[in-house]
Parts: sequence; structure tokens; C-alpha cells
Amino acid sequence: MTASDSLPSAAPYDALLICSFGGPNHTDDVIPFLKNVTRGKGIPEERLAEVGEHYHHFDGRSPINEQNLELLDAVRAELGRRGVALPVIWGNRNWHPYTVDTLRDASAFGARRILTLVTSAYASYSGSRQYREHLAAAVAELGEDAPRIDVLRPFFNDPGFVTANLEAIEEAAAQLDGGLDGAHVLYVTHSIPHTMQDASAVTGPGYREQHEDVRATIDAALAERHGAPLGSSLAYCSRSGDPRTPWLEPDVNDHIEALVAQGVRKLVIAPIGFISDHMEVAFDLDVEAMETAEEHGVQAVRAGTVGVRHSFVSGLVDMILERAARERGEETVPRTVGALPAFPDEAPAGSCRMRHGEVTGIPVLAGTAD
Ligand SMILES: CC1=C(CCC(=O)O)c2cc3nc(cc4[nH]c(cc5[nH]c(cc1n2)c(C)c5CCC(=O)O)c(CCC(=O)O)c4C)C(CCC(=O)O)=C3C
Ligand SMILES: [Fe+2]
Repeated sequence: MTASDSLPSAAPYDALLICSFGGPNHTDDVIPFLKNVTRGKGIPEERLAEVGEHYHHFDGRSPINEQNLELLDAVRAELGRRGVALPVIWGNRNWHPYTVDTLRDASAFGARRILTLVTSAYASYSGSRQYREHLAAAVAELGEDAPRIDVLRPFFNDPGFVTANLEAIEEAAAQLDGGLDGAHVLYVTHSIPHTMQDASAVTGPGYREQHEDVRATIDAALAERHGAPLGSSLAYCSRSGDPRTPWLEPDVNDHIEALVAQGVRKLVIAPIGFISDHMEVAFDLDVEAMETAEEHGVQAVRAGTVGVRHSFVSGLVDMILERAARERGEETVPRTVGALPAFPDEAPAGSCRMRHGEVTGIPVLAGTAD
């Protein structure tokens, strides 16, 4: 046996692309970044000004770019630890480095087949199809120089992702007086419009249901380890758009008030909808939700996002190797936790449209344009 027989392989892939949202690095970046994000979305001027202020609180710099660089390093280190030779590259949808530029470079260096990790755990238009439209546009722009791109399935029910969230909740709870005793676990994710939620549920479990599955898995693990069930709920942050358009509720701030009225005195705020402490977490939760908790006299701690926890990164590398093996024609069993199955590698026809029933015909990768 040679060394290469025993080491895991990422063939047929030449590189892993981490494709993320992007964020501004300087004050001058904020407005052009927000224009990129909101192009064609009908978001009112006042909301843009307000969100611009969130970034200016942090000197115009989102933490998301450094967090993605840390993720790149961590994935590289884990691949290295396992003896897998796979370059890891980074491209964004809304700010530099743009995906198309990264792919152009990768192609110039000879990459022909690239696997993509989208930094959203849950499937909806925002977290899945919009990225796949973006990747298709980058490939179209590169023309015949474009590498072939595959996309990893949404990873919300990957054992590593769920375990990392569980660990973060337990660590945070240790800071509460009396630990988890009598605590309520308040899971939080990004709100989306009802129409986007409905569109996410057409071909499989929807955005809300994916979160409910993660919540149930973590609740069960916490109950077992704590010896008694805890109260928990799912709330939403960062709604935008026209105020008359319905978005998923309850809003995290309203919900904290409601929980206090029901007698809750200790909260673990668990941002399971986000993989790093980017602006939604740093502002909408650490500033706004924490203020709400303080005003209402409830003791609250915020659990970390999965970030670069070993359990999370190791789970991602397992998924990468599993997908590579499948592409080589080997027998594979996708690993999941919870009640829902692994999502397919190719999104089903009609999945995660922007608006329920609306076929835009915009080209996508890893799925069809209907
Ligand atoms: C589900 C979801 C995730 C979670 C999945 C994931 O983690 O990817 C997410 C992540 C993110 N969203 C981000 C930023 C923004 N999102 C906006 C607007 C919107 N997000 C939406 C949904 C989501 N967004 C939706 C339905 C809109 C309305 C417009 C539309 O229909 O698309 C706007 C415009 C202003 C506003 O309206 O708030 C901004 C600036 C950043 C970067 C943060 C940073 O810079 O640190 C990240 C990671
Ligand atoms: Fe967003």
C-alpha cells in the first residue's frame, strides 16, 4: 500500500471555494456595499440609512471578512491535519474579493473543478438559490475560462454544525447564575418575508422547519445532559423591507418582553441562524437584544456562533470528503442529525424561489432555473 491509498482524497476537486456574503472594510465602502446588497430589492431609503448606521458604529468595518479569513485558515488546517491536498479560496457576493475575480485567478492557476461551500447553513432564497444564481453569473462572465462548479448541500443538520451550537450554548449557560437551571434557550435566526418562507417549503422542509429541527435536536441533547427539559423558543432578528410586508415573527426583542411577562428570568440567546459574529449578531443581538434584556431585568448571555469551533470545521471537512467520494462514484452515506434528511446535492426543480410561485428564469448552478 502506498501513502496515497490510505490518505483521504478530495479528487476530482482542484479547490474549495468559500462563497460568502461580503461586508465593508471602511466607512467609504458602506454605501456602495449596501447598494450591491439591495439592488432590485425595494428596501426603503430609511432602512438603508439605519443599517448604514449599524456599520458606522463599527467604523464602517464589518467583522465578517476577518471571520471568513479565520474560517479559511481553520478549514485549511483541518484538511492539512487529514493529509488532504486541497487549496481553499474565498469569494463574496456583495464585496471584495468578488467570486468572479477569485474564480478567474483559480482558473489561471489551472483549477478546472471547484467545490463551493456557501456560508449559509439553511436553505431559502437568501441562503441558497441567491448564491447559486450568483455563482452561475460568475461562470457566465468567465465564459470558456470558467471552471466547473459544484455546491455543497445546506449544512444545518450536519452533526458538526449542530454539536458546535450545542457546545456554545452550554459554555454560555455556564456564565448564568445557577447555570442552565431555570434558563430559557432563545434560538435566533434571520427573519425572512413570509413569501420567501413559503417558497423555501415547496420542495422540502422550509427555512423555519430546518431551524425547528436544529432546535429540537439541541433541546433533546440539553434535556438529557441537564436531566430535565428546558424552555425554548425560536425568534427572528434583522427584518427589513417594507413594514407592510409580513416577515417571520416573533421579533427577538418583542419575544424577550413576552418571555419576561411569562416569568422567564434567565436567557441563553443562541444565534443558530448565523455561522459567525457578523453585523446581524454584533449589532442586532449584542446591542439591541441585550439592551432589551437589560431593560426588562432578565439575565441574558449570548452563545457564540459556530465560528471556527473544531466540531464545526471538522464536520465541514467530512462533508467535503463525502461529496468528493460521491463524485468519484463511491458509495456514500450523508451524515445528519435530527428528523430531516440530508438535502440533495442538486436543488430540486422549483426550490427556494424568491417569491412563491414566481419563476424568474435566472440561471442557477446546482439546480435548475425553474
Ligand atoms: C436569511 C439571511 C441570512 C442568513 C444566512 C447567512 O448568514 O448568510 C442573511 C445574512 C446576512 N445578511 C447580511 C447583510 C444584509 N442583509 C440585508 C438584507 C436581507 N437579508 C435577508 C436574509 C438573510 N441575510 C433578507 C431576506 C434581506 C432583505 C433583502 C433581500 O430580500 O435580500 C441587508 C440590507 C439591509 C437590510 O435590509 O437589512 C444587509 C446589509 C450579512 C452581512 C453582515 C455583515 O456585514 O457583517 C449577512 C451574513
Ligand atoms: Fe441579510
